[in-house]
Amino acid sequence: MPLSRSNSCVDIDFTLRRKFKKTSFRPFQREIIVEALEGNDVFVQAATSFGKSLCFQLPAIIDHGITVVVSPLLSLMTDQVNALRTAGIEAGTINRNTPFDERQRLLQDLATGHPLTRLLYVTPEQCATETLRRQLKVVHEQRELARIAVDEAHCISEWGHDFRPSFKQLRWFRETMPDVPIICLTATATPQVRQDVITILGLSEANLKVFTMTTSRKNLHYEVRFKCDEEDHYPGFLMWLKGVHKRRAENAGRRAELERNKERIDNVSGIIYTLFRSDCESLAARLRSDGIGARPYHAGLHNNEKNETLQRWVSNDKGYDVIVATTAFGMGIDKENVRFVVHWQLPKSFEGYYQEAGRAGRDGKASLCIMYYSREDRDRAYNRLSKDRDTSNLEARLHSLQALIKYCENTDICRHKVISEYFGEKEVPECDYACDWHKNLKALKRAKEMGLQSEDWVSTQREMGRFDNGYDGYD
Ligand SMILES: Nc1ncnc2c1ncn2[C@@H]1O[C@H](COP(=O)(O)OP(=O)(O)OP(=O)(O)O)[C@@H](O)[C@H]1O
Repeated sequence: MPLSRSNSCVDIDFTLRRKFKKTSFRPFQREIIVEALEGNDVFVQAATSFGKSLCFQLPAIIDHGITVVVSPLLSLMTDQVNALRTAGIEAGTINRNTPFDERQRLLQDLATGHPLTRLLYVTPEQCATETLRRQLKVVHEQRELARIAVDEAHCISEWGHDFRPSFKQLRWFRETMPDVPIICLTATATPQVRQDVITILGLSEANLKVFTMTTSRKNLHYEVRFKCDEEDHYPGFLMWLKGVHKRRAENAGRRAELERNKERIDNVSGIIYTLFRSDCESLAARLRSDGIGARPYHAGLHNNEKNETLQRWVSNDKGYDVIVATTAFGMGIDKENVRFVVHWQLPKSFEGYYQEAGRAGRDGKASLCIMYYSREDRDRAYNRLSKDRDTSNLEARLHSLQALIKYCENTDICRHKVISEYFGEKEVPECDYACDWHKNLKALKRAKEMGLQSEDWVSTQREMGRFDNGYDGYD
């Protein structure tokens, strides 16, 4: 017998204001929440920073029972659980870092069959354990399992980036408890990935509501800057950043506004992504020696140092304006005033690029996404892929990398259009001079011609085996 949804008529606007302290819904949030409360399966694809979390958190508060949220991101789980608890909502997480006592407390809560916890965040790996499954069955038998929310749902598909085999086992929910509705959410799904997610999770065609919104982020200004191994692109970047500081200082109105808000002129918050830990350290040190408050962040640092860096960056502390990070940083980070995201080298995938660039401008204000691209980096990326011992979904990863390279080499269409086309959108997104193609096509073509090594030069270097050296420490 399906779970009773008698609470669904509760005023969702009231819950939004009372529990989440938000004044209104963003476009489509209400529609998604209503469909979830109706007991339908829901697939949500929406841009980075759209506000996807609210789409499962709010129904979890209104509905009777517990919502299990499956997420691959440990830091995001912790952040969301803390935020929910601060708002007075019973939430918890079971993952490999959960202290023993807390894990026992949560498992015992489940074992009652009538848990007090409203949102339980778990990793897909935990979901596959017998211990958790047994307790979830108990809850289900008591008709207290309200919903399963699968965040970052693209990880289910071998065609998605960040594919995680344990995500596939989430099918267990539909097979074991077919009456429990599932909502899955992602910012990055191509049509193929979307279909995979629906099939693998066993979402029911009849009750499935699909929301695919544009991936477009109008306030993000995309730009590719060309470089080659022969030249150091650091001075150009530093000049740009100092220029931003200078413009803020020289604009009397802006300066007064900053002073009024007790903000620093040089607090231009940003993230620079590098592929290697060693680059993280050296680039942050170089920036510091040039007066920029930059800090490294990568998986090799002590947890205490990472936590302090993150916390001081989020608080806009002096000396913590720019984070130089490997991809270990950023997913799920919700700092609103990130004014720029830079990719120091070509990232591994198109989706990864979009997600990382999406950390910028979450307050809706104009922000810059710079990608530094060289043909040497391109060849190194291919090289790494061909040597990767993990051969799972290789074809998909190659396809994604190729698309990213095409994006970088492209001087023919708007960057926003390239992104939306990649994700299978038909509509052309609005771009109000928010990419280098729209801003100055001639300059873009010239920069590419001047900035990149010719194909001939690169192929000679490749034959000499130059691209294989010195790239250990990949994070
Ligand atoms: N209706 C709303 N009104 C105001 N703020 C909102 C609303 N909905 C969500 N937000 C805020 O928007 C921010 C982004 O939300 P969230 O982290 O859920 O984004 P997301 O869609 O998961 O993005 P990403 O995929 O980039 O992680 C959060 O700070 C959240 O509090």
